[in-house]
Amino acid sequence: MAVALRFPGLAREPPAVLAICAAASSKLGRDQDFVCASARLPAQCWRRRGLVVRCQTGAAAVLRNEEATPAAAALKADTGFTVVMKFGGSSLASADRMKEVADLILSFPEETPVIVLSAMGKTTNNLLLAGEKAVSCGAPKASEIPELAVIKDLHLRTIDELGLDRSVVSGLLDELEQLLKGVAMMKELTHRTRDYLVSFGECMSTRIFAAYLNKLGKKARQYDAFDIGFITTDDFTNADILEVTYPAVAKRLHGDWMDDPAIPIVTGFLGKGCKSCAVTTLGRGGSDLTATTIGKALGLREIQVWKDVDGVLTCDPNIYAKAIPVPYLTFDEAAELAYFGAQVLHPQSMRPARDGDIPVRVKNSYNRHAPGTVITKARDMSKSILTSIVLKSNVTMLDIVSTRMLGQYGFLAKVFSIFEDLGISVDCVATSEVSISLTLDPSKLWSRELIQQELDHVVEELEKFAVVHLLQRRSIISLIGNVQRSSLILEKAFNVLRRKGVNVQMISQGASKVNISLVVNDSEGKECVQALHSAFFENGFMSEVEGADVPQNGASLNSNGTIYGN
Ligand SMILES: Nc1ncnc2c1ncn2[C@@H]1O[C@H](COP(=O)(O)OP(=O)(O)O)[C@@H](O)[C@H]1O
Ligand SMILES: N[C@@H](CC(=O)OP(=O)(O)O)C(=O)O
Repeated sequence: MAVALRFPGLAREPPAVLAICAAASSKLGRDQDFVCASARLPAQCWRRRGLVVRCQTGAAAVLRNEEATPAAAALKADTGFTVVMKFGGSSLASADRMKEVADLILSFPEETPVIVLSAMGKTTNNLLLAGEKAVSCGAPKASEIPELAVIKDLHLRTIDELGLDRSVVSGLLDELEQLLKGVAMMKELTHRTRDYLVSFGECMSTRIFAAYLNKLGKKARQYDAFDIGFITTDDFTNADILEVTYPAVAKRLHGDWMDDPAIPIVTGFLGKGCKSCAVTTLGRGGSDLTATTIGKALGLREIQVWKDVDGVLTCDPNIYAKAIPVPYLTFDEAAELAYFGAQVLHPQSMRPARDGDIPVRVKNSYNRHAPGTVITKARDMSKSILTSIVLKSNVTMLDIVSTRMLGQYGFLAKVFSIFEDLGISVDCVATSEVSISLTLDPSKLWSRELIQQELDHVVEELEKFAVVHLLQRRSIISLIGNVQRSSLILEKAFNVLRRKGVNVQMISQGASKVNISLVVNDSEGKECVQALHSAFFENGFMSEVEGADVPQNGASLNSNGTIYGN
């Protein structure tokens, strides 16, 4: 028999229906058929998401099943996660910070949140360093690696200061030490082992935090993402989340909530390889992606990422302290900004939020009342000129000139097929018929340094039909803004750069509509960003230009209490 679930209003958004069906499926039995009153998705869509759903868009047959309505109402009341709140390492650096974050979460009693946490402070870096040292230190010395001591000390001190039992992490700390001994014995650290190694950071922070919330009387349940359906590719250190993750995570979180409500505390950054079944990681900063994935899976109202800055800023505050918060961004702008090097967001994290059309709010856990940045699908761009300036350093650039005559077809195709064969991605491109300049992604999104050997191989292949100049230590300055006003942006930018005597070596304005990229020497990058920031954001330029939107200019505090803005 099919049970009809009727969710007036709620079922309008497919993710919400998906989440509720997942919940219903775990409550009423996995083989149950469901008929969704107002679902818009065709039946095969539902099946692809792993649910047994018989979908009817005509409501009549469905709504007549009175039996189901009370069950549906109960489910609706029961499955009300509203937001996902992600806290990064900088928000969780100590016991005091954990207390502050718990207080912050409890200050929103109207919300039923899912919490995503990164590792405490610099734990991921320390785990990586410990792993590298283990490779060469010899098994007997593995227990004495200084970074292991730092990790042990931080976590045990935090446990003590929060008044918790050391058993919450002592097993994991022992396991970690054994793992390092294993690495020392094997004298090698594969990408797979590296991922397993760094997973200890998130596994420990979430256990500590869940235990602390429970101690405060707020029922919480810890989850390892790799155990609740975060299924990824097997690209260790930089894995991609697969579609099956969404229904699996929704089903598990909703199912548990209905059996025994408790705030989920989920490890960020981690997943499970689809073939290997081993722990994978989503690339540095990957907890942002965990948060947006959960937001989409559960069809939540909002995704919040809590950092140590007042939102996305007009440039990296480490490059220029006068950076100011950007109040609104589109998913496209945020994705471009992250991809071109702004560390504040993981490059892939906007994808699930954009697919699910769920707003992302970037907030400061050290300054919780600051409005932060709201990222949505669209915003009024009519008054927008420049939003943010991003610097990506240590970029490799290639100038490739065909040795054949003008009119030779297939030149570009040949060039790009070489990059495809070698698995190297290209960032920016500028072309003419017989020449092409391009920049190479130095790290294939964080993980793999493009090593000299690979570069030599690229050049060797290209030299079969072109003259190639390899130009290293370049920087890409990305001007994120309204490309509809590109002439204005470029006029101003080139004015600034000309006055500084900087020669732009390449310019690329793609179809993205939000980004103009300029390539300069690494040695000039920082100064250029500072000068551009002054010109665009500090001298009244935006308000001078008719109708331009002026970003928030109030002074704000970052985590160290430093004032940026004026
Ligand atoms: N455009 C930018 N806006 C805000 N922060 C930026 C920007 N570019 C770089 N950052 C850096 O990103 C940091 C926050 O990102 P991250 O360290 O990943 O936070 P978390 O660990 O809390 O997730 C900030 O402290 C800042 O130094
Ligand atoms: N701990 C991981 C994942 C992460 O997202 O961290 P953070 O949120 O602190 O950037 C890292 O350092 O990469």
